[in-house]
Amino acid sequence: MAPITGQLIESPERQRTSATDDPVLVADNLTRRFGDRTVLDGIDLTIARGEFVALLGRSGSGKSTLLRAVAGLDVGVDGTGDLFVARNSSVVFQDSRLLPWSRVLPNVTLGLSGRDAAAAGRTALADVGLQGRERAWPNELSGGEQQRVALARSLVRQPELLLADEPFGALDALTRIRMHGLLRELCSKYRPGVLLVTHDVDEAITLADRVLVLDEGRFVADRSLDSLGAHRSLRDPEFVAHREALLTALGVDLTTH
Ligand SMILES: Nc1ncnc2c1ncn2[C@@H]1O[C@H](COP(=O)(O)OP(=O)(O)OP(=O)(O)O)[C@@H](O)[C@H]1O
Repeated sequence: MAPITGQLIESPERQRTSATDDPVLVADNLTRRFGDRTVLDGIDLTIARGEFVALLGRSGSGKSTLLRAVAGLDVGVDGTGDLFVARNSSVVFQDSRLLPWSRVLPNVTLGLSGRDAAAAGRTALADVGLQGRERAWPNELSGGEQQRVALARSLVRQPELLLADEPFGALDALTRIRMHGLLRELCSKYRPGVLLVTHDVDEAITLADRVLVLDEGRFVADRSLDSLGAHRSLRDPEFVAHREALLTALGVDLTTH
């Protein structure tokens, strides 16, 4: 198979034969190598519209490599495999990556054209609780507020697929909990498929429909969380059971914790 390096390949045929009715991401036998190190070793992954998938893995296990491949951001990286990625996809990173010389609203509507862009931007800012901050400069906002602007910037495009690489990793615990609630609300409103890379097992179980664990270039766990329902409690015995299973898949020795 010819190497592909971050291309977004649209394949109607794959869409018809996929396991889900409305896939927004299909990776088939995806490999990525850095030198002689194989970081992704034949990854198969399908995410449907509206499905929230969290990706866990030890540091260096290849989570960001997978997300960057899906986002088409790994140009020049050696690898093979097929990727179908919905045309309308957005990426959110750990840092907000706002343009410092641009006010909040133009940051959100960056790249959008048409008369409705500003109105859509205002709606997205209201969605993330930043109504009235349209004319603020990024450096006038807290870290959590900047991440909310980044979320608004992603969602204003109504993406079919949202790719998020530790979007809450740099936030304090309280802000992170608030952001979890916000992201759940936004996902039920906009219904993108989501691939969330995180280190935080509880964050994964709180937010996702399905949690994957990546190790040595392959998925070593793929857990559906459907049985937990919409309102999740860290103390629910079923939540605790998922946490233990995922920590075990991550190689954590639970007898010492
Ligand atoms: N551009 C690159 N050149 C060489 N090696 C790379 C490059 N990018 C990533 N790697 C290596 O690939 C492996 C996987 O990196 P990746 O960033 O995907 O891991 P990760 O699971 O996201 O880690 P973390 O949780 O620490 O962010 C690491 O060993 C890393 O050093």
